[in-house]
Amino acid sequence: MTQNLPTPASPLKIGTRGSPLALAQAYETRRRLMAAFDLPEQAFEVVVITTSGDRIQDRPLKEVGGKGLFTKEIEEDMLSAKIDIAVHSMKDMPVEQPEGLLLDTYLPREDVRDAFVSPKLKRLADLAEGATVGTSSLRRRAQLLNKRPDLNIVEFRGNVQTRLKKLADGVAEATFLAMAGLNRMGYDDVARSPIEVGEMLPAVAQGAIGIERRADDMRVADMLAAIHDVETGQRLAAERAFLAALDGSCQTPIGGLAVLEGDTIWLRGEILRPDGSECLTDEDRSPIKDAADMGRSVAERLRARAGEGFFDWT
Ligand SMILES: NCc1[nH]cc(CCC(=O)O)c1CC(=O)O
Repeated sequence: MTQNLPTPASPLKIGTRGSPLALAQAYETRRRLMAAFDLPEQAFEVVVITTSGDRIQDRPLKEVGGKGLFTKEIEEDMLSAKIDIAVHSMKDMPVEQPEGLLLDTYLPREDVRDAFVSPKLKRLADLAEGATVGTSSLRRRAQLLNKRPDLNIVEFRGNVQTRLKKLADGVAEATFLAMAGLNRMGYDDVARSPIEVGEMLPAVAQGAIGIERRADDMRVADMLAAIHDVETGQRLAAERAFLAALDGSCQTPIGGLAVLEGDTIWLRGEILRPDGSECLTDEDRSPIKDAADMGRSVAERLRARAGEGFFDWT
């Protein structure tokens, strides 16, 4: 094992997108590997990969369509061994990976909550009737319209920096961002207030970083085992099984959050009509080992209540 560790002459190649958040997550992964194996920074090489999702900036992603817009190029480079591991935000990852790749290493989860971000206002309730809010997330959009049908919601694409710039330019009065991303980038001075999960259920896997690898790379498997967070894995097992049983993409307004309570795991799932006119929730609790089965049954119950066409645009 020890003689197989990466060295400055033969570094472990970490693939990532180039956004500031993606880079912060790649550096966090590197930092944890350095600490676990007492390695110098030079034993790692961070390789920035531009994906089609990064390239297409002028259209809403739901119009572009296609699978794995932000992952295809990264996964191809891993399969051809240009990189050894890839670091991802788990909430952006499809529930299934291409043949030959595994995504089963997770770092300890950050704050799962969404934040209300506004230069002037403190809370959601401070938004005046008909106020303009920016978001590109179908889930946040539907959740907001469900509570506040009066709000004017405008498309807010791009990375966190782009969205904060639009906000500063007055394109909208407020936006919503994951606390995890703000924390990981050290954006402590951005005016934001966390929204409790009972008020806005986060996306499945929000706040979790996942590390992907080639299934046959045993050297990397051994290394990643040292930094894997078991509890995050158990929570994501429930949440991602729930998502997979409903819809593996991120094209539907779905929220889901699992929490460990002693030796049991609790899950709440939520689905919304895209226009926010209806929101259905369900929850359950099970032994931790049955997390995925529970996720699937919560999804099945919601699907039965929703009926045909629930996710269609009206
Ligand atoms: N879809 C973009 C995305 N993917 C992951 C995060 C934040 C970090 C996380 O939730 O793990 C963000 C930005 C945001 O929602 O504010």
